[in-house]
Amino acid sequence: MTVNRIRVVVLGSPRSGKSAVVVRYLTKRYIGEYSSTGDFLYQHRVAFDGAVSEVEILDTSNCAIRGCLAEHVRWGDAFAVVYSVCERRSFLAAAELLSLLERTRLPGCAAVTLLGNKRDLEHAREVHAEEGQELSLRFGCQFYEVSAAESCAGAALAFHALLREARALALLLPAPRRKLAAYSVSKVIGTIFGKNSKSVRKKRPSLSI
Ligand SMILES: Nc1nc2c(ncn2[C@@H]2O[C@H](COP(=O)(O)OP(=O)(O)OP(=O)(O)O)[C@@H](O)[C@H]2O)c(=O)[nH]1
Repeated sequence: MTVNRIRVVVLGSPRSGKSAVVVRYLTKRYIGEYSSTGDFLYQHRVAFDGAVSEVEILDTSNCAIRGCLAEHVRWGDAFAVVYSVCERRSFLAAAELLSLLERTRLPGCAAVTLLGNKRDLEHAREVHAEEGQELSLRFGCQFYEVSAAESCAGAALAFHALLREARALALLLPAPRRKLAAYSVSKVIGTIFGKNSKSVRKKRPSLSI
């Protein structure tokens, strides 16, 4: 069975729910508060369409401020750009990120999804679903509204679709990946769940779509 590797970078404004969405997808759990101290790299193995992919998901934190955005963009094969439907500023930031991806990656060479998170907070909504849809059409990317707090279905659907597109692109465009000379991210999934969560830290999540 073929095994390939897909690198996913999760970008978005602080507090938009990047970690919550990623953790929901990987563990089906929602724990409410997540560490914001740095980037987290998760690894898991996923089987779909008769092949297995080694997926690395980089949950970024404050990368615009830390100046590592360009590195992240070079590193990834696929991108999830997250905003909060309750915060227009995060939507505008998502539009900027999509524009950056378009400028720095060859069009059509990376799988991209736009995620409007916190859809459970309808009373506080500042961004309509139609606006997310329009933005995604403008940049030719996928779009989902999700709620990491409410269910795992949206996050799972969105990530599965992103991985499918990334795998399809890898088959179509087997261009050599540009490696980063000195790229370091910490594999610290354990710190999110605390010292007793060895099952998450030691066992790499694996699922079949
Ligand atoms: N109501 C609601 N709250 C959410 C949802 N997703 C995340 N949150 C909350 O929003 C806050 C920020 O979530 P994080 O996942 O830490 O956001 P982040 O984008 O990773 O934040 P940084 O690491 O600071 O960039 C936390 O208090 C979460 O509990 C959601 O879908 N609904």
